[in-house]
Order: sequence, then C-alpha cells, then structure tokens
Amino acid sequence: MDIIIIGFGAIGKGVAKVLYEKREYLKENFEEFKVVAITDSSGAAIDENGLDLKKAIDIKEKTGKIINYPEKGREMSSIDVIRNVDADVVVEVTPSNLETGEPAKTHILESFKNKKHVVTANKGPLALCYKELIEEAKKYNVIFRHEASVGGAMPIINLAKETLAGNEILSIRGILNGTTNYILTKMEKEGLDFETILKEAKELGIAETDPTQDIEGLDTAAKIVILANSIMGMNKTIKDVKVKGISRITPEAIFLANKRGYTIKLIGQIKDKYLIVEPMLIPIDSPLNVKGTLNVAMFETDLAKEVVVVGRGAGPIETASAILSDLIHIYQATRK
Ligand SMILES: NC(=O)C1=CN([C@@H]2O[C@H](COP(=O)(O)OP(=O)(O)OC[C@H]3O[C@@H](n4cnc5c(N)ncnc54)[C@H](OP(=O)(O)O)[C@@H]3O)[C@@H](O)[C@H]2O)C=CC1
Ligand SMILES: N[C@@H](CC=O)C(=O)O
Ligand code: NA
Repeated sequence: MDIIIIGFGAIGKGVAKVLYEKREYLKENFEEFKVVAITDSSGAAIDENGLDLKKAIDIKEKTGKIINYPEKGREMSSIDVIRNVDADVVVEVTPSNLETGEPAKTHILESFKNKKHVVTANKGPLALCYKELIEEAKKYNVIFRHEASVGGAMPIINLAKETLAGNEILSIRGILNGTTNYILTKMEKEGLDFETILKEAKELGIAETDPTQDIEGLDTAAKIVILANSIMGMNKTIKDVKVKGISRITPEAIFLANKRGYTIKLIGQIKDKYLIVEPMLIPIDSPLNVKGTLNVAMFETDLAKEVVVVGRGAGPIETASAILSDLIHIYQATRK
C-alpha cells in the first residue's frame, strides 16, 4: 500500500518511525506499506519506490526541512503532491487549525477528489465541517478514518462505531487532553509551576503546535464535537461548546482539593445535547482520576450500559498507533 504523509512534525515523524519499525510485520501479515512522499512547510521528498524512512527522519531532525532529502527533495506544495503523486492513502498530520480548518481541510478534500483514502489526527476540519467531509468521502467512494483525532492511542471512535455498533451512546464524560492532564498531574505530584511543565510537554511532542488550544480547553472542545458528530449522530461545531480551560488552576488549588479527597481534572462532557469543557473536582478514587498523558472516557449506552476506556491520549508513537490501525483497516477493506 502506497502512503503520502502530509506534515512531518512530532506525529508525522512518529508515523514514519512506526512504519519503519513494523516493516517486517506489515510485509508478512499484509503487504509492504511504502511511503512514497512526505511533505512539510519547506516542500516535499518523493520516491515512487518508497522513501528511506530512517533517512527522512534523520534529515528532518538535523536540518528541519524534508526538502533536504538527498536527490528526492522537491519544491512542491502539499496540494500538488496530493494531486500528482500516485498513492492509495494520505495521512494528514499538519497542525489543527480550529478557526478555519486549513490547510488540512483542503488537503483532505483534494485527496478525496484524487481518489485517495485519508487517515488523519487533525481535529480542525473534523470539528468545523464533519458532515461535509463525510459526504465528500462518500461521493468519491473513499475511506475516511480519524481514530487518532480523539484520545490519541485510546480506542474511542472505532470502538464506539464498530465494537459497540448497534448501541446508542447516551452520554460521554472524560479526560480527552493529554497535555493538560500531564500538567495537572505534575502540579499535583511535584508542585511544579505551569510554564516549566508546559515546556516539557512541548519537548515530548504532546502539546499542540499552538499550546493555548490545550490549556484553554479548545482541544478538548474540538474532541467532544468530533465525538458528538461521529458517534452520537449530532451536528455540532466548536461554537456549540461551553469552554473553560486550566490556566487559572494552581498547585495550591490542587493541594487543597487533595486534602478534601478530590483532585482537579479538565473534563469534557456530552449530555442531553449539551457540550461542556471545564476543570472539575473529581473524587480521588474515581475511574476518571487517571494520571500523566492518560485519557479516559466513560460512555453510557442503551445496551452495553457503562463502558470505560483508558489509554495514552498524546505522544508521537502512541498517536501513530491509532493511525497505523486505521491504515491496516483501509488495507483490509480495499484488498478483499
Ligand atoms: N502531538 C500529539 O500528541 C497529537 C497530535 N494530534 C494532531 O496531529 C497533528 C500534528 O500534530 P504534531 O505533529 O504534534 O504538530 P507539529 O507542529 O509537531 O507538526 C506539524 C507539521 O505540519 C507541517 N505543516 C504545516 N503546514 C503544512 C503544509 N501546508 N503542508 C505540509 N506540512 C505542513 C509542519 O511543517 P514544518 O515542520 O516545516 O514546520 C510540521 O512538520 C495536529 O493536527 C494535532 O492536533 C493528534 C493526536 C495527538
Ligand atoms: N495536544 C493534544 C494531542 C492529542 O490530541 C493532547 O495533549 O491531548
Ligand atoms: Na483514539
């Protein structure tokens, strides 16, 4: 299966690393998963025989630009790569733009038009125009998967749509942002200040390109919109969410909460058609009290009743896990 990676930051490189490390497993169980093009803001590296992924990561880490890939670097935009390079699937992992959805929205729609399946971790277009994307994918008869867009490696979208198929999801409540959970956990355990922990989160590749999206609750808001639309049949946008972030939470506030048997978590919830994101007092022994980059989601359903999932919500390799599972799904669905 031939793959184009659009965006070569923390997640793009994570996907390349995982495809490299799993190359024998993929070849033995499915077929060769070949990356024929990679783009970033400098341009592209293209090789129809498959790029050397180790070399691509190395060049990007040393020079900051994929265009420096020896002999295969090109001054070509992502749109031109999507239009002109033959491939089965486009992996879209540019920054999440929660105002316009661009450039990801155009990348995704252009991929559909060019009969390429799409896997994305990008929340922007999904939170702003979910219905349009689904209709366009249908129109061009291509597969559109986005497990990594909510909860990173934590199975949630495909779990609800496939494993819990037939259930009505009545409500969802959980922690859907790894960066803020990492910050709150470090404040609680080590009493560290906000800025020091945020710097660490950026270095770990878990924060958004613009980390205010994490801190101010907008990333969680985008994720609950994606869940409302993709697994609860709603038609919401980010403007429908009441949002409050964690920028005013201090180590002292968490300390006081702890003394009373509580902790503070940034909770996203969908209940009775209302979408809310806010820091909440959570009992220490609650299943919602997960630590570090872990995410958690509690579903209430009509048949299965309560279902709780926990998993790593952010991080390059963790997120690449969800992207890989979507790629394998596409391989299986198209090679029958
Ligand atoms: N980090 C995480 O844990 C998770 C992230 N996500 C989502 O995954 C996506 C990627 O995140 P992350 O890798 O952390 O972000 P980064 O900021 O690390 O990387 C973004 C990449 O996109 C590239 N880019 C920007 N504009 C374009 C363009 N027009 N064409 C091609 N490439 C472009 C950047 O280029 P350059 O390198 O030249 O600047 C960079 O390589 C985001 O949408 C994010 O919300 C989802 C789940 C988890
Ligand atoms: N910045 C996000 C990344 C995953 O979506 C987070 O911290 O959860
Ligand atoms: Na997920």
